[in-house]
Amino acid sequence: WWACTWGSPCHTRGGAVGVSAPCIQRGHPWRARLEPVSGVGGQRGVPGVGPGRPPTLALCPQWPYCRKHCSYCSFNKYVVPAVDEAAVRACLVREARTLLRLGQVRSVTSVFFGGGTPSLASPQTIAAVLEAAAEAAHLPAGAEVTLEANPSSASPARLAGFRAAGVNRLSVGVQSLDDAELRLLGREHTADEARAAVEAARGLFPGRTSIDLLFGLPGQSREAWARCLEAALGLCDDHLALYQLTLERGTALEARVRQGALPAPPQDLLADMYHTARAVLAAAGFRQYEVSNFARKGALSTHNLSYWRAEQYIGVGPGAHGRFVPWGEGSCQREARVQTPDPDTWMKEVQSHGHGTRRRAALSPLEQLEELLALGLRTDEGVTQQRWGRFSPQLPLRAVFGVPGEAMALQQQGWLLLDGRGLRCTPEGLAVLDSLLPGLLCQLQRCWARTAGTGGRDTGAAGGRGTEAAGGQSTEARGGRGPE
Ligand SMILES: C[S@@+](CC[C@H](N)C(=O)[O-])C[C@H]1O[C@@H](n2cnc3c(N)ncnc32)[C@H](O)[C@@H]1O
Ligand code: SF4
Repeated sequence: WWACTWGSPCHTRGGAVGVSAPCIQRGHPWRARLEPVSGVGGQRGVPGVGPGRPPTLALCPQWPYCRKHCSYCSFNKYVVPAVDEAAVRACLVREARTLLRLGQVRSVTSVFFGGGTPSLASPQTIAAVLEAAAEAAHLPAGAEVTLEANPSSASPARLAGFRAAGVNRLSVGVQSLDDAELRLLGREHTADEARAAVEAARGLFPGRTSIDLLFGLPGQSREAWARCLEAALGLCDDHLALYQLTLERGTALEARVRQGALPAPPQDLLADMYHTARAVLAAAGFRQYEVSNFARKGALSTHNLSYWRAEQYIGVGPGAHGRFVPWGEGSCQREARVQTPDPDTWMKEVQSHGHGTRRRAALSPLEQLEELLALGLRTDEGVTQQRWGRFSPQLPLRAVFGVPGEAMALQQQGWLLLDGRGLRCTPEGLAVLDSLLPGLLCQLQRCWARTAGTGGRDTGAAGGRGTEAAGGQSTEARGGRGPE
């Protein structure tokens, strides 16, 4: 298996709610069992109790609208004739307040406006959400605030408006620098327009402009990808995200490939493209700090790192995903949450209840460790001893992976390292992470079952309470909407 290069957890996609199996191949956030939220106005304002530091977390507001459907995209996005922006803005603000209060959040560490196409929102809307975050919790002056921008809605004037609103980092969806490829992808912009958008972004957000590129397009040759990379290197700032195109069922591009109108990219070519990119970017001074993310001069995205480090985050807006402890309900257990995907329904729910949480599931300690492992191994730092210890104070990393089993075999084969820093992939292992994870997860589950079989005596972790990670035992969702 090839490592899925698409690992941005907050990116929500149509039909993704309630998937029961972990999405290993995509490297998406763990999709735990998500039970529908039943009833309305159930549990009311129980003051926050339980252990733990005052929560700091990341905020992920979603703008679900786009101007056009790209041929490859299965995100949760909507193309509508008109958007009632004032109403959407009011709902984003209200839901952000509700969920920040529910999480008893003291400080927002970073904000990432995703979508859809958030650069279609007005700077006024972006400012309103940031103000709500700053009022409901502290938003430090230096906190990373990123906005995803489509080159079609990234004029210098708009970008300046976003900067004035509080955005300090841009992620520009360039995708390709070849007009024929952009047409194949159904993009609205040309390569020249993408270049102009990146140049404008770099002028306004120097050192803090990232670009997204896709590779593995049907019919794309190794040489065409190498040309694209070279052009991108001449254009980019200090951060790039390279995503291998996933042919998503239900998209126009996937249909054309399935029907034989376009060729499916061969696996060995995809592998070759990925290795080429890694080598080219390394030579240009970029550090591959995650399967698909590259930075130089320390320009790593702290927001994205917070997903891969399994920190808490709140998703706001249609289809947004979150992982946080609803301390405000008296809980001390981390939950996976998904907001209602359809914007109109979501707005009605927010207007009636203060938030549009569609599904929620308490994550068991084992599920949290699985998530920590699958996400942490995507980064070059891996799962550190310290972080593992926070989630699993009584069952050390070495007790799980330092004993004969899959992890040891993978170390001997040169894919994995376990040392005083923690567990991480070698550069070779990072490229094939998806093939390593199933064995590692099995080893974790076996170890967990064994130690749980002792009644938690050896580990304490199976039944342990007291941290957000090891705070509960049930995977059942509780009914009832949280307090507004
Ligand atoms: C929400 S989109 C970006 C923002 C904006 N809507 C745009 O398209 O410019 C986030 C990123 O996901 C990536 N993406 C979307 N669909 C993908 C797919 N099927 N396979 C791989 N990457 C994908 C694209 O690179 C895109 O820039
Ligand atoms: S603009 Fe972005 S979110 Fe919208 S359809 Fe295209 S890739 Fe998807």
